[in-house]
Amino acid sequence: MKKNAVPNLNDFFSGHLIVNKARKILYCNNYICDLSDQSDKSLIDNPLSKFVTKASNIFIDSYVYPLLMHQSCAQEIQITWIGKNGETIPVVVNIKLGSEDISYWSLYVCENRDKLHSELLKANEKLEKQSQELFRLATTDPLTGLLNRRELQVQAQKVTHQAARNLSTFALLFIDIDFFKRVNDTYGHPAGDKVLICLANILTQERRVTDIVARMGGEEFALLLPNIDEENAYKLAERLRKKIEKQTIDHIKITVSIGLVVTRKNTQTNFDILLELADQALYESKEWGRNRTHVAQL
Ligand SMILES: Nc1nc2c(ncn2[C@@H]2O[C@H](COP(=O)(O)OP(=O)(O)OP(=O)(O)O)[C@@H](O)[C@H]2O)c(=O)[nH]1
Repeated sequence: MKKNAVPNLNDFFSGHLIVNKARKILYCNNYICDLSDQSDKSLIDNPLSKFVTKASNIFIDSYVYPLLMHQSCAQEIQITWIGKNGETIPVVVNIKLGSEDISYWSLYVCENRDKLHSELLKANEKLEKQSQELFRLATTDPLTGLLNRRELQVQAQKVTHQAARNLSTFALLFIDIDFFKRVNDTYGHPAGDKVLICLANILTQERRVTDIVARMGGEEFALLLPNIDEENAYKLAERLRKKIEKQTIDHIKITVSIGLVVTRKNTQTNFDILLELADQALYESKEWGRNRTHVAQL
């Protein structure tokens, strides 16, 4: 460009506007004319409000102008321009306030940026859903929807730390259906599955919100009960056992054997040891005739 040559704003690949104090357009370049599909004569002397949407006008009144008055400029503001046949076009504007409240606007269409933005948001939502689904698959049992053995161990770490902090005790119950093989053999595997699902529902309904229910595998379930002593844990185990005994699931009656272990105050016990003790107590219940609760001694 020659020295002292005056740049032509029509050569710019962005829109330029000059707006007066009354918010009328004093000048606009070709980019703005093309965007509005109007000649500069139809734009000049007209209020800016005619060329942006109602929502953008509210935004300009309530946010953009107060900002301009406060700091003499407004940057990277998105508003919606009204284009050909009333189509709405998202644009980003940068505005500078000059003397006598004349403002200088430069703007560009950000449709592609908007599209990219919404595509990124969609991709992000999809990834979040996928990761939630992966987490669900990794932590729950597909048949009953209960937590699986691995997740019970993760939750047990939290319960153990809480108990140590609050100087409280917690209980672990192992619940195993008696002679479940017979159920499968007599009524078929799908009926057996239904029994497992119903038992999972009973355990979920009966628990307190802080209690954790898990399926350990096969016909074995576990309940982790924070903040409970041996007497109350035993009462709860027996209440559950009797409730299950009374239920009929599609003409099928079942009983369960329960192994119970309760931690001691001020003594932190490794969760693997509790699992072993609950398992041994369950074995004792089976040995002593099933349909009973046996408490392990820690
Ligand atoms: N329907 C169904 N059956 C299962 C599932 N997982 C394990 N089983 C069955 O559970 C039964 C467990 O049998 P056993 O370990 O012999 O125990 P039991 O018959 O309950 O006898 P005790 O526990 O000694 O009272 C087997 O027949 C397994 O096939 C499952 O997801 N669905």
